[in-house]
Amino acid sequence: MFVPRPLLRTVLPVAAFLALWALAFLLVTNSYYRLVLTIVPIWAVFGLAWNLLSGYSGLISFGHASFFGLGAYAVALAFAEWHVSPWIGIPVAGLLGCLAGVVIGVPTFRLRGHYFALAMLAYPLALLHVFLWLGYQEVSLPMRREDGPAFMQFADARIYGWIAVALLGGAMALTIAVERARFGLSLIAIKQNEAAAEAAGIDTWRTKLVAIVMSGGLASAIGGFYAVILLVVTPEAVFGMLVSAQALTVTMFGGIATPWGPVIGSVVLIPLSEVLQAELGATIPGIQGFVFGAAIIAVVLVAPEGVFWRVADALARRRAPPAPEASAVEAPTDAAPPRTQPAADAPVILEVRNLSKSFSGLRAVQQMSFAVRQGEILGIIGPNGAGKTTVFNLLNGFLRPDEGEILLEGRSIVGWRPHKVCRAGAGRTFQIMRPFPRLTIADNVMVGAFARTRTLDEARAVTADALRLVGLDRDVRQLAGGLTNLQLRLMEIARALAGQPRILLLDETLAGLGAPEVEVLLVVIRRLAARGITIVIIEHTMHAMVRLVDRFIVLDHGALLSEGAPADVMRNPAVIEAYLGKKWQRADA
Ligand SMILES: Nc1ncnc2c1ncn2[C@@H]1O[C@H](COP(=O)(O)OP(=O)(O)OP(=O)(O)O)[C@@H](O)[C@H]1O
Repeated sequence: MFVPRPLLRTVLPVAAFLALWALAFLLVTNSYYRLVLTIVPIWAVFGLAWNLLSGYSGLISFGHASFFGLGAYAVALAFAEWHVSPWIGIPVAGLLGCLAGVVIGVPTFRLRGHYFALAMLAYPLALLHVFLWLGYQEVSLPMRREDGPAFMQFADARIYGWIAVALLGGAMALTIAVERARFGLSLIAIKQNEAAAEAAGIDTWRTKLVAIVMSGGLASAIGGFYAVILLVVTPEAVFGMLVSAQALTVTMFGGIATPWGPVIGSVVLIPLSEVLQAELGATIPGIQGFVFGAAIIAVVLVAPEGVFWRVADALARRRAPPAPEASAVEAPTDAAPPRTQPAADAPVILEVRNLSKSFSGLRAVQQMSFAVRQGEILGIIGPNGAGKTTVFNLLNGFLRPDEGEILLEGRSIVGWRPHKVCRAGAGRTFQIMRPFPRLTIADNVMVGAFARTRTLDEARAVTADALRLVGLDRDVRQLAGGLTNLQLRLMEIARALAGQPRILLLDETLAGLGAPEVEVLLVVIRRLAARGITIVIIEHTMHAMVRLVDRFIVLDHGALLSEGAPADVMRNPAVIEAYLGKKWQRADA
């Protein structure tokens, strides 16, 4: 279960590393090497800023130089034009970076994958030309000899190094705090499967916005400090391609989605590229770009997730006992508690009126109306392409209907985003399973628990209950990537359950399972119904469905063909013709 490592075990190595780095300034006397020692933490902080957005949420940014450059220019211009000390300028630059996060994030989050990455690339390129056009080809920070320390100017160069180390400590602490909070787990869930995260109740848009705001703020603040070190700011030095590449490379080399990644990457790559630049820069121009290019190729080939994870995985393999073999059927097969069919006058929990949805001329759902009563198990059946999954996508907010009403407990939910529908009490599973493969079973389920819980402890309790209910409470630490089909189906149900739904939409939950596994799932579904959860299930496995559901609705070509008790629907000639086929009629006779 999402139990962060003990705080002391996380913080002690960080504190030890920072102390050693700070100590190095006492031992190194060469001013050039001192400068390199100062620059390493600066790029590490910039990498940590990139990591907060791209490492944890998976939204790869090729344009973090926009934040860095804005911070650098904010500090330099405030100092040069209005005599504002960097002590004030750097926090203000941080705030400016947060604002830039909103301005950049709001339009750019409409794009996904490569399109997002490329759109991010456009911002620093545009800003570079804006600053050139404004005439800020070169902004120098004035020297203040009389009151230097008040303006972050020190005769003792080691002080810059110690400030850089302090900033690195702050950035690592921020990253650790994010990792240990539900916010961090939400970001990782988004990275692994954004649709599943949204359906599990996470407001993915808001979560990503908070991430880019934090990331932008940190990148701008460290850009501001970089200006203090450089003393001269030029557009190419702070908005250039190499700057964005640097954040990305140090993190990808060191390890994404860990506070140590950007630190490892900077400690290895920055001194290497600086020394090569100093020694060979005159004969081989652009040697720094070569070092970063080579680092990226090495990472892709040897350790796609970075050095940290390569070492961590190797150590974990050594230490961990062999993983238990996943058995075919390990969930409970004991009988579900008896349940009585809901009364005919039980309150309606979900009502659909005249629902329609077309995809460029194809009428996937047409004028559909039906209601589900509290405590009912409703089966939705129909031939392939009849519109069953589209109905679910309309119900949980993945699609917006062209016309019609959807009422959940009397409230219209048309136009609501999936996380809101989930929080309102409608959980869902998917036809194609959408686990978060690098999370454990427990963490997969815990993500669902965030929808309606306030504290981590509460979320843990709800998660444990959901896992018990589906019978997965023994396997909680297994990674979802290596589960059997049955375990995956159960885990998906548990994740939906952790959102404490009053109605659960199950999309082909029995698909691809053998007869014994189907029996396990039937027990689990009946158990949920006995708990008072209303179930709507899409399924083709008719022999199981007739034993499970109270009522069927049958869809054909996007329209409602028939509706009623299983025995009646099975005998309906129109249903036999459109879906069941003559074979079923003979078997039934
Ligand atoms: N996003 C989409 N864009 C275009 N067409 C779509 C989209 N989603 C579904 N369709 C089409 O709408 C129709 C209904 O699809 P849907 O997936 O709802 O059927 P289904 O009854 O769930 O089928 P199955 O039993 O095979 O899962 C199909 O013809 C499908 O190709």
